[in-house]
Parts: sequence; structure tokens; C-alpha cells
Amino acid sequence: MPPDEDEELLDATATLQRGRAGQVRMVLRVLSGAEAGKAHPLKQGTYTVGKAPTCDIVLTDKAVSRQHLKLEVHAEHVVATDLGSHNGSFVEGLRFTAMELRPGSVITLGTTELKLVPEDTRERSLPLSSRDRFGALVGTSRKMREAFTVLERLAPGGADVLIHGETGTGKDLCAEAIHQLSPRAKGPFVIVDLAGVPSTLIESELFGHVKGSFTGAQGDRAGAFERAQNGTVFLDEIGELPLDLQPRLLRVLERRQVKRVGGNDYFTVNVRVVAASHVNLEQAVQQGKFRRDLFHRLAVLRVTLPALRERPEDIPLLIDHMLKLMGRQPGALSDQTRALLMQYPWPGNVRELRNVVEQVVNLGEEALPDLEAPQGADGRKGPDLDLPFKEAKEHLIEVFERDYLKNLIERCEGNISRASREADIDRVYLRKLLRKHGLDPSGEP
Ligand SMILES: Nc1ncnc2c1ncn2[C@@H]1O[C@H](COP(=O)(O)OP(=O)(O)OP(=O)(O)O)[C@@H](O)[C@H]1O
Repeated sequence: MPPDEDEELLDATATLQRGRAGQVRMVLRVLSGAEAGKAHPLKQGTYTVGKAPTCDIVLTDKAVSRQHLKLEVHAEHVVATDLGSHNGSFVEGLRFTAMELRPGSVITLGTTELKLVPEDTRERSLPLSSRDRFGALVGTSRKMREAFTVLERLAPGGADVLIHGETGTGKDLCAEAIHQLSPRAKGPFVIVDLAGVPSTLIESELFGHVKGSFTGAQGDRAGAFERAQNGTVFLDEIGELPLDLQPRLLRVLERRQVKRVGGNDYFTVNVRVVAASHVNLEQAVQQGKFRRDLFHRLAVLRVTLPALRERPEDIPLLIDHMLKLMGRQPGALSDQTRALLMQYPWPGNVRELRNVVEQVVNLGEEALPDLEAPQGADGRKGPDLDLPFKEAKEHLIEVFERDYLKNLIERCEGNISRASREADIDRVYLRKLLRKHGLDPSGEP
């Protein structure tokens, strides 16, 4: 398991505390070498890195000098200075004497790789967001509210973001929301779907080209990074980026400099990069399909959008949201249809749910496709088809009612009046239903 995923310990040893002011904003993670997995919190101030036990960050790596590197930690950046080391200090394969580092930079000293990351952004340690939407994404499940917490925190900043999620989980909507809720909202939002561009044209699409640089290049053209100046570039399906272009993207991420295909000059661009992938990029790295350094650089901030089968309690809210977008009332779908939609594991996620809801709303409930109800990932069974029809149907409705009410009451924090308004159910009837399922927050029998 890579150190990023590890239950890494924040190594807040006493040596790091002296003479440093303020909050920990960044962390230096050791990715490889004897100390792999350790994470050193950095406060504003100066740190030395090397083999000598007197260094603030000690690396027991034979190829590291006793006093190898100095790190000056500022509020938003870190300046790294090589202290005349024997084997040198490197970023992105280039040796440096002094260099300004951004979060995500990976420094190599001897055989040890160190990654600078913002303060702990692990989702599991974050509190749950109280919101039920983020941009155009909706959800009240614990998993979605965890994702919203991460998004609320990362959107206003400038760091690059990697979104992971199966197809149809809302990655596009998520990227757009990050842009809209950032100080770059007034700037352009440029989308490049790397799965949709022929591989021979990806380079020009991203970086632009000069006239005559290849057959068909009839004029100069700015690439996505240039077009997104002062805005955001969304690189969808980043796992499709050919290996030979990956170092070029890495350079843009590290230095914000772009050279058009066939051009000689580098342009400096001010862009935020949001990338998305439905494939597991860590696995792609292990299979040699994706560069490790690019992955680490992209994965500075990560957000995962959960599959719909992991959060069936979001289905009623999503259905209501979709009906609203289609200008329909919640009653446009019968309880029976809703119950069926709750049971299905949705391999195509929210997109597939939207398509089915659209189909049923436009063509009538007879048009409901044959949604088999295999056992869900959470172990919930579909309707028992061996029971008499009436009994099977009643059972299904019971399950739906319970799921719907549980979600409703959680969303409304136990407030019956609010729940009755939101669900458009009479208050007395709602209480009766809640009591029937043992969900009445007042606990009255
Ligand atoms: N949480 C959500 N709330 C509301 N609508 C959603 C949500 N997630 C997805 N959708 C709907 O599903 C559709 C597909 O979402 P989107 O295109 O963002 O998914 P994606 O993960 O980018 O898929 P792909 O990997 O296939 O590109 C959206 O148009 C939207 O209607």
C-alpha cells in the first residue's frame, strides 16, 4: 500500500516544535526510503533535512548528506535550498540549488522521495457537512456529506484537485462546482475530455500548436491551458493521457509553463487544474500506465464521489431533484416505482437513474425498464419473488417507506414539521408512518 494510503503517523516530534510559529499548514510526507510513511508537519519557520541526528527531519539514507537541504516554510509556499549536498536535490528530475515548492511537489534526496502536501486532507478525519448540495450535486448520505466537506474546503483555494468516481457519479458536475465556488469563477472553465480526443490530437488540444507544425495545423491555435488563463482547466479521464505526454503535463503543473506544438517559446499560464478519472490511478501507476510523479502531483487534493449503490438513501432525494428539474411534482412517480428504483444497484450510477426517471416520466410507468433487483452491495435483497404477489408488493413498499422516512428524518434533523413540508405529507400521517417503523424522533409510542 503506498504511504499516502497508509495510516500514517503525524510525526510531531519535539525537535519540530522549536522556534516555529502559527498553525501547521503543510506536511512533508516521506514516500520512499527507510522512513517511508512518516509525515512531518511544517509550521512557518526553517527546517533542516539530512542524515545528521541534529537535523529537524532526519533521513537515514546513505545517499543523503548530513546537512542536505534547508526548507523555509512560509504561509503558502516553501523555499527549498540545497546545502551543498554531495548527491544533489531534485524536483521533477531536475537538480536545483534553490527552488520555490508548491503543495504536491515531490523532492528527491538520495533515494528518498518527499512530498509536500497541504495539512491533512484525508476525508475520514473530516466532520460531516451540513449541506445537502454542492453546486449541482445533491445528496444527504454520510458519504456525500463527507465529500461535500472536502469540497467546501478545497474549492476556495487554488490547489489542483483530482476527482475519482465511477462513471455517472457526477465528476463533471463536481469539477464545475469547484470552479464556480472558487475565486476563479469569473474566469473560463475549459473542459478537455481526454477519452474523446483522438490520441494524435491530445497534445495540440492541451498545449496548442503553431501553423504548419503538423498536417492540418493551418493556423496558430492556443491550447486548453492558454484558453483557461485565470480560470480552470478540467481534464476529464486523465488516465487516458498517453505516457509520452505525461512529462509535459507534469511540467505545466510544476511550473505553469506551456509550449505550443512546433513552437519555441514557453507561455506562463495562471490556471487551476482539476482532473478526473473513473479508473484507479494508483493501480495504473503500478501497471506502468501512469507516471508516479504525475500521479503524486495531481493527487495533492483528492475527492472521491461514491457509487450510488453505496448510498441508496440518496435515491429519493435524487428522484425529487430530477423531477423538479423536469418541472414535475414528486407525485409524478408512484410509490411502487420509487420502491423499485430504491432496490436497483445502478451500475451507471446517477446518470442511469436520471435516464430511467426521464423515461418513466415521459412515457409512463409501463416504460419502466426491467430493473432486476440483484442483491445490493450492502447485502439488501430485492423483492422476494416466491411470495404471493400482494405480500411481495407490500414487503417492497415497507422497505421503501422505511428507507425514505429514515433519510427524511435524518435530513430534517428530527423536525417533524419540516419533514412534513419537505415530503409533502400530512403531519399526522407522517407521525403515524414514523411510529409504524419505530422512527418517531420524539420516541412516543
Ligand atoms: N450528486 C448528483 N446530484 C444530482 N445530479 C447528479 C449527481 N451526480 C450525477 N448527477 C447527474 O448525472 C449526470 C452524469 O453526471 P456527470 O456527467 O457529472 O458524471 P461523470 O462522473 O462525469 O460521468 P463520466 O465518468 O461518464 O463522465 C449529470 O448530468 C447529472 O444529471
